[in-house]
Amino acid sequence: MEGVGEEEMEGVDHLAHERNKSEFDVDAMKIVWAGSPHAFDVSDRISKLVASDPGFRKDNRSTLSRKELFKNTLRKAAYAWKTIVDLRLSEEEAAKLRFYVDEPAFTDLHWGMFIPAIKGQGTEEQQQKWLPLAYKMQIIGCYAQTELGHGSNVQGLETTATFDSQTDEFIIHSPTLTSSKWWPGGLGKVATHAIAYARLIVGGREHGVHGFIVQLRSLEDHSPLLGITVGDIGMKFGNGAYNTMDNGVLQFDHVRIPRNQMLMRVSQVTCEGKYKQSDVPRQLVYGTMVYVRQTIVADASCALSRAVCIATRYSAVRRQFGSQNGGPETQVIDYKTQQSRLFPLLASAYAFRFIGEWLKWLYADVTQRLQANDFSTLPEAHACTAGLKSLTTTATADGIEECRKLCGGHGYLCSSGLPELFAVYVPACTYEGDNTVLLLQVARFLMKTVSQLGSRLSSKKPVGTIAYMTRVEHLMQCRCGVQRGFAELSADLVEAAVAHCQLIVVSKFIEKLQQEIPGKGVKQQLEVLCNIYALFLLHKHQGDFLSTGCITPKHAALANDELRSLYSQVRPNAIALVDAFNYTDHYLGSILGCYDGNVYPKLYEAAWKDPLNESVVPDGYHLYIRPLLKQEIRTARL
Ligand SMILES: CCCCCCCCCC/C=C\CCCCCC(=O)SCCNC(=O)CCNC(=O)[C@H](O)C(C)(C)COP(=O)(O)OP(=O)(O)OC[C@H]1O[C@@H](n2cnc3c(N)ncnc32)[C@H](O)[C@@H]1OP(=O)(O)O
Ligand SMILES: Cc1cc2nc3c(=O)[nH]c(=O)nc-3n(C[C@H](O)[C@H](O)[C@H](O)COP(=O)(O)OP(=O)(O)OC[C@H]3O[C@@H](n4cnc5c(N)ncnc54)[C@H](O)[C@@H]3O)c2cc1C
Repeated sequence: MEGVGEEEMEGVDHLAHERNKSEFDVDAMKIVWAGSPHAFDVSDRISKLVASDPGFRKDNRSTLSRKELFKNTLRKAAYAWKTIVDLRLSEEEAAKLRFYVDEPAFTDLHWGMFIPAIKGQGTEEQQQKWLPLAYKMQIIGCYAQTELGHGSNVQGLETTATFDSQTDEFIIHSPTLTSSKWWPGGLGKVATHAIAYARLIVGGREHGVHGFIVQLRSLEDHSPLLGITVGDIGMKFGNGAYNTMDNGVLQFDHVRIPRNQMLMRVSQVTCEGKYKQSDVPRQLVYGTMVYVRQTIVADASCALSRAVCIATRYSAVRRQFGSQNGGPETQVIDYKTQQSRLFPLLASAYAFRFIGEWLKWLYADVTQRLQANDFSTLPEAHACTAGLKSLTTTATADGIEECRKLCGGHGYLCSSGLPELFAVYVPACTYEGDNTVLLLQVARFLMKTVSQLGSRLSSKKPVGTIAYMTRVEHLMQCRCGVQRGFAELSADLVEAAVAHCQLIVVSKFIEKLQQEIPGKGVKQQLEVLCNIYALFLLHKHQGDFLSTGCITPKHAALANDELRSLYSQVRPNAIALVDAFNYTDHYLGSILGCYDGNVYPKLYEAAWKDPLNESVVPDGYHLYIRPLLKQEIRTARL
């Protein structure tokens, strides 16, 4: 091309020199990241299918109005469903396709909460009736728990479900403004049914919050049914972002549903109006939240790895200062400050991947035990899912923002993909349980555990985590030893809860490395990342560790020296470590993170596509600017 230097030519891999530095088998690492050869095959195939189909285009989202954006999301969801049906995709492939479409939509809650709630809290009969309809998307569901006045405090929900033994029905009602359902995704404009959580009243007696299947809209013309007032709650954070989702408001005005639409696996109401509590913990009503929290941990590794991939590739492309005798300037990835900010996030992405794998196993294990009426691990499963959801989403949201800053000014462009990623991701710190509220649950679990086991919380941890374990015990002893109430000490106890969750992440990373991990240099790279994750946290929280006495100031200094050495070991492998995520340019949605590193021509080209550049003289010039310039000040017509 005329006047285009080698460094700007399309089709050239501008990161080839970085990829050639790799000291490990990237293809083998791709398998480790995916979880198995099969998982990699599905993920690779489906991500390329989505990337190659113009029907899944997403680069124009930031220029659409809310209504255009939402209608486009409906189109994509319908197109995705048609693709799934036409190609006869499996449930696993279909889930991957929805993931790579990468757009918050009603389908997330239909598949991610409505169906799991029926599977987890419905009787066999109820599952047989409702699941086939839901799997075929002949009904579209949402999870309507949160209300205008209550979200964290589930037992404070006000919606009522009053049993009418005359008609064998429940009357679902919103008695107050604050009892309006508020926030449920998919509720505002699309869902035909909801799992609605309400206070069960039988024979004038209250029995706490239970789940009910309620039809909201006609399956003929989609109009709200009698007694149902439903709509969208309005624009949310960011422009495109989560505004593809119709988070809704819903009021019930004495809506009648058949008795068999109360989810009755945990508790039952007989036609005679007798309330029966199965001999299972009432907390099983919360089971769907446990399930979603463990999926959110896996989501965190995806979101953080996307941001780290963008920031790492761009840090290798970007050069700033340091030119010697007219030679090339320094790659910013070579600056120690850039490495000390970026590489702990790279290590965290891998750490969260592996803790997500473990949590998926833990959830499957507790689910299997529940089926055998073994509730012994339910408290730990709740504490782990709550705590790890809190830890990983906070770290990921902060990490995405740090990746934006690592990309300098260009990180603030929508075309970097980072502002949208942050805006879509950051509610994860709130939904499925406010992160502080969830840490308080962990703190409560730790208090109970300490009081039952004495000081030692658990001896089942790998040797390398002694310092981490001692830190948790020390933090708990400092708090439990003080004769003040839980509420008074809650801020300190939350810190102990975070420390406990960090201990779990570090120990599961170490356990992962004790497994057989094939591929040249792969295990060695993961060991480096594990050490970075553990030593970075030790450095960040060294006050805690020093106060336990199990490390000295000299140890802390040595740990910091070791971190610098580990960053130098990662440096030649950084691009290969993010290539191992195997993200397509379509999924990354980022010019800064594009695979070939040919950033500047793409940035320049993208700028001219902005609607503002459709004319060289902007609308409004003649009305507002020209008079200014010509000092013909007059009252501008609004
Ligand atoms: C690239 C981008 C990727 C990112 C993804 C983007 C895609 C976008 C789409 C995303 C799709 C889906 C995600 C969004 C969906 C979000 C959906 C929601 O938000 S649904 C609503 C969620 N709401 C909550 O989480 C509410 C939080 N509150 C609670 O869970 C409870 O109120 C409480 C636990 C805080 C308190 O419970 P309560 O019963 O009031 O009282 P106690 O604390 O005394 O607990 C009693 C007892 O029960 C135990 N317990 C509590 N919870 C559980 C549980 N879940 N499982 C098991 N046991 C539980 C607790 O430990 C106590 O035990 P004791 O032995 O008595 O101590
Ligand atoms: C994008 C998005 C999607 C959502 N989707 C759904 C959905 O599909 N279905 C659904 O049912 N809900 C949904 N929600 C609602 C979500 O689950 C709630 O917002 C969440 O559970 C937090 O509850 P809250 O809003 O009442 O926060 P609050 O509890 O009011 O939190 C406000 C502040 O009070 C603090 N706080 C509250 N209680 C305590 C305490 N005991 N001790 C110390 N501090 C406390 C919190 O830490 C926080 O700082 C969604 C929310 C968002 C943002």
